[in-house]
Amino acid sequence: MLTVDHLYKSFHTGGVQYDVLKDVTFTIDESEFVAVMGPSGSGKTTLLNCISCFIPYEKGEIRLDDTLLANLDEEAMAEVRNKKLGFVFQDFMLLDGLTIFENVCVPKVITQAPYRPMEQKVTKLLQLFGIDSIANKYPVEISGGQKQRTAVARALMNDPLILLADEPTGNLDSKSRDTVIEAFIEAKRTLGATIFMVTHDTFSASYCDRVLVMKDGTIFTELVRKGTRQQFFDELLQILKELEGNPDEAIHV
Ligand SMILES: Nc1ncnc2c1ncn2[C@@H]1O[C@H](COP(=O)(O)OP(=O)(O)OP(=O)(O)O)[C@@H](O)[C@H]1O
Repeated sequence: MLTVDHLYKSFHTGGVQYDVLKDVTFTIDESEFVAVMGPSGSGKTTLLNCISCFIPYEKGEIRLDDTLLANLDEEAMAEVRNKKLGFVFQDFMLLDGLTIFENVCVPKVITQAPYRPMEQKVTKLLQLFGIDSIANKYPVEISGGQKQRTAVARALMNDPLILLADEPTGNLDSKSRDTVIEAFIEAKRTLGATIFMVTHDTFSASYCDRVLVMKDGTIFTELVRKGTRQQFFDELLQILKELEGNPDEAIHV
């Protein structure tokens, strides 16, 4: 599904080169829910931005099914972003002037899809995530958790190959966070969605199938969930504690 192979990325600031991703290699299978964790500055967002085609990289390959995500012209890149990738951001990125229903329609409207199937699809997604009752409300009238579930529904409108989420629970209280994680789990279970999530939140990550832990631009280790969620949570806490030295910075329960 997603293959990242020997990826290198550096930034140049004031004539100095900073190597931010150093030989990052991993794969994600279809219908896997995978998180990336690690200390601040370890390269998580840079990695996500490379996969999202938002920034170029020097060396390595990123492949989504059969598509090599490099050297794409603008049109091909827009096509990949709109049809093969779904995005969920920390700050929701909903359009304030549109209703919840209309916001979820946006990716399909861009492709000039016919109205009737689009309406059916939005209705199905809103029901799946328990937000059908707020379909006619505007973003300003709903909670953070409802906003983020709207964003998840919007990201799934074009049946993307993978859903990329950057700190999706970062701006939410614990109750709202739980509803968003439930939405991801429901998307995986019901729609077979593949989800790749950058997070600082150990609790959210403990619901994943697998967690990649980054350190200094490399994949430091990879943890697979084998036992209960609580056991996985404890395991993640332990590794982050070892990695960061200060667990309080890494843990947001
Ligand atoms: N556009 C840029 N120009 C220069 N340096 C950058 C740029 N973007 C990121 N960096 C640097 O790359 C490193 C990795 O940043 P990145 O945002 O990927 O880390 P992160 O693990 O996501 O951190 P956080 O958890 O704080 O969001 C940091 O040292 C950062 O300062």
